[in-house]
Amino acid sequence: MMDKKIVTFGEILLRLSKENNSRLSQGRQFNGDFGGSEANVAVSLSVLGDNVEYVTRVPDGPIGNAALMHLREFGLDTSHIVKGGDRLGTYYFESAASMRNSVVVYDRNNSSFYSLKHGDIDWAPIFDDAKIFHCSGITCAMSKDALDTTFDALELAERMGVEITCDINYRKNLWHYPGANAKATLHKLMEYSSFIFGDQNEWEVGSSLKHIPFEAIDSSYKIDEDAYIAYFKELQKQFPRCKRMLIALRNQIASSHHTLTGVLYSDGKLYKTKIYDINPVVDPMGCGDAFVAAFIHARMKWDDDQRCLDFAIAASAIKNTIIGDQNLAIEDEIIEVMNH
Ligand SMILES: O=C(O)C(=O)C[C@H](O)[C@H](O)CO
Repeated sequence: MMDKKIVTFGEILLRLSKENNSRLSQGRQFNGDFGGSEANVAVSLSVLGDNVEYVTRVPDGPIGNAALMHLREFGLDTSHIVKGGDRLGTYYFESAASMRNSVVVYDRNNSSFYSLKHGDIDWAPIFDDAKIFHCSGITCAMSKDALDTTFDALELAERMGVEITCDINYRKNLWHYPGANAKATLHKLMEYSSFIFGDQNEWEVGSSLKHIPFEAIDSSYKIDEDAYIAYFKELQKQFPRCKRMLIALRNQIASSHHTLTGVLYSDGKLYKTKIYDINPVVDPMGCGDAFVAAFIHARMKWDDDQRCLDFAIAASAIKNTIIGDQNLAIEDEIIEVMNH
């Protein structure tokens, strides 16, 4: 029998980028990859061997079918994906080089997901055999209907005993619909969740507590454990139902030289792991999603928070070496890096 499934919900995006650090204005050919945070988490979980269903809305036509074929290639259950609307959400990505930062240009107005209507998705059959529902702040930022659809799902998941995990995933360039309130919404999303993931800045947006700087220039850096314990104790007051709070810590020393680690707070205990010194970073897009997926996967396998954090950060570190938004690292490969 299949293991109980993990469900993720969000907008799958077509990512268009140029090759070899070329600017968006250079060359004639675009590379097309698929991204979208929740799709990235779903693909990564499936690569790790989990039973995953991905829910979204795509156009009814060749481009929507291409997205579905991509998801199915990775073994995802796509049976409740809704078809309709005009176009697939897209983003343009220019990678960072030397002193030049990366560029993300969203082109997702009037996408099929953008025009999803509250009520389009019937969550009850989706959650029937589900164990975990994973969602993210990006979905709540898209439209009022996407927000309402997410909160319908959260309420039902809670009633049906499906565990909720979330990635705060604050994207300042979204949140355009009338009445959009990122801070209040993200806080509410976090209140539902038993695992909360985010980077330092996202935790600050969701909690209004100033983040602790992470300034590692190599692996020898020591994080201030007392400061994190005090920080997490304050967070726990705001999110009393949360069982595991995770902060991904990244310092960009140069565009292709990053240090990366993460901290976890669970049952009043702080866990830390090694600091990866990644040079060169090939493609950092989606390394947060790799972290989320690997931690969820690990928690279902091992009742050992330290091992789960070690595994999740190793997975996220490997993602930095893989082109595209999705982590294609398998479990054995991650374990090898984590034990190195
Ligand atoms: O930024 C977004 O909305 C995306 O979902 C695109 C990327 O895949 C995502 O940011 C990676 O985490």
